[in-house]
Amino acid sequence: MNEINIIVAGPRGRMGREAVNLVKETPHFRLTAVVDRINNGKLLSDMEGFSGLDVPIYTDIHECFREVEADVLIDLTTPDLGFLHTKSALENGVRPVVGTTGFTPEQLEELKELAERKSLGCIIAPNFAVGAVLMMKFAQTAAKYFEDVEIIEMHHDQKLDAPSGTAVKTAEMIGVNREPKAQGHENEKETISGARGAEVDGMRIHSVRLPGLVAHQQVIFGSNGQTLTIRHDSYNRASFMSGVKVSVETVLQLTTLVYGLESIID
Ligand SMILES: NC(=O)C1=CN([C@@H]2O[C@H](COP(=O)(O)OP(=O)(O)OC[C@H]3O[C@@H](n4cnc5c(N)ncnc54)[C@H](O)[C@@H]3O)[C@@H](O)[C@H]2O)C=CC1
Ligand SMILES: O=C(O)C1=N[C@H](C(=O)O)C[C@H](O)C1
Repeated sequence: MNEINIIVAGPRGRMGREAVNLVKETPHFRLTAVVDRINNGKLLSDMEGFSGLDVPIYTDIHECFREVEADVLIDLTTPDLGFLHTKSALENGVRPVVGTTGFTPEQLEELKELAERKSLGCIIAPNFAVGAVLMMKFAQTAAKYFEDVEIIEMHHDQKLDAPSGTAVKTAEMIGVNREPKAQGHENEKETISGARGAEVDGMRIHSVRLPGLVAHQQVIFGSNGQTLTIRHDSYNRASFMSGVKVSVETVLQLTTLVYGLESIID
């Protein structure tokens, strides 16, 4: 297999550290640089926990793309930055694999248009864990049989976006097989604002944030006399890495933007 040159943005984050490790441990992956918010001009190996990784750190992604050869950018940063990084990668002929969540539909559309204009692959995956992708697919199928559904996503308390990217994507996939429907009692009233969660086409999304959690979601369907619960748990960030690896390998074959891994792991 040909060597794939990779830049990782957000290398010191919870996911970024795992991604750097994945690149290091994969024989045909080569880390060529990292993009961080501090330590411009230093080497990654100068940072604690990255010994042997003598690649440059850039705080300016444009400069990084000008100076460093790369096939793929892996972005695991924050919603605002992730969008700018993805755009910049496409403009510089580098294929993005993006795990960062919290993009708006308009941002996704803009990136899709840009990827198509440049004929470049781009993968934006709200969740790289294979079990989570299956949970979303199963929920989409279940929605053919149940019209009432609520999503409860549970994450660590350092998460910036709510609802999670996975919950938003799950609602979107359920929406393929479910007509919009107001759920609950027609006279329902919240006595404390937010009690019924966020609303997408009448279905509800509840976001739990607690220390101790990693990434968890249950999708609960209900109908007369029965419920169906589909649940996925990530207990560590390594659970996402096989999806990152497949995405890096696949994005090189694509000429458009793919949002979600469900079509890739089919
Ligand atoms: N798609 C998936 O399977 C998963 C996606 N995520 C998403 O990945 C993103 C990162 O999550 P975590 O690693 O938990 O967050 P984190 O807060 O641990 O890491 C974010 C990193 O971004 C870095 N950053 C901030 N400003 C920067 C800048 N100017 N340039 C470069 N880097 C900068 C921070 O220094 C930090 O290292 C989030 O959007 C999260 O929702 C998280 C887990 C799985
Ligand atoms: O921030 C996280 O941790 C996670 N973010 C992604 C999301 O928003 O769905 C994926 C996973 O749930 C972990």
